[in-house]
Amino acid sequence: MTGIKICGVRDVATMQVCADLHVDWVGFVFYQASPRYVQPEQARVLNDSTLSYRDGGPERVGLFVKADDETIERTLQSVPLDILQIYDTEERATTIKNRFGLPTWLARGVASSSDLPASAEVNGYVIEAPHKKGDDRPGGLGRTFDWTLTKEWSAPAFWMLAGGLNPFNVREALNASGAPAVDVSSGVEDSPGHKSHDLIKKFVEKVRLGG
Ligand SMILES: O=C(O)c1ccccc1NCC(=O)[C@H](O)[C@H](O)COP(=O)(O)O
Repeated sequence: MTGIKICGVRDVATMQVCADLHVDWVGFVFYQASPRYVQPEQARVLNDSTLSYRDGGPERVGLFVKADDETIERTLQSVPLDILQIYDTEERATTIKNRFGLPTWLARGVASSSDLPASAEVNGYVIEAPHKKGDDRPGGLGRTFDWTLTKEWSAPAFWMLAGGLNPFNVREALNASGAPAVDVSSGVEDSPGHKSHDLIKKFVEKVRLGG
């Protein structure tokens, strides 16, 4: 079954919707410049509001942008995360994986097939649209890229497709890319940082039923 990650969750009701729909992962954005930023203490409240992964809830993914060890350490002291999603170099992501002993995904902006990783030191990749000069953050921008680039790619690790997905294009994206999992944030919002439960349900339905 295609994996589903709902990223940028900030409120208990949305956590519950994600848990009720049995999505695989929810993402907490620990990047202050983001409209989806959550403080670690807030994330703790969200975490405590639904079943943990061990008890059948979604896995909790923490997003970190060029974060130092101390920031990640402090966050993990507040909220137990299952997976780290890193916006930095492959080398730094590998160091983080080894330092914290948690499954670690690296976000990779892809403009051409040469940007796709051929070997992996991390546990997975979030394959996204490339960043542009002037972007105030490296993800959650609702920007798509050429989905066919991944179709013939021999992925060296688990990966998911991200960037500009929504309930109306996700089927086409899955068909074109061959992705085993999808990640969505702004495409299931009715304003920046505010998740629409209706759009989340539609997104999950489209991924699972193909309709
Ligand atoms: O969501 C943000 O504001 C954000 C800020 C900094 C780093 C990553 C961020 N989001 C990442 C994601 O939500 C997803 O991994 C992905 O980029 C999909 O976003 P979207 O195009 O909005 O669906």
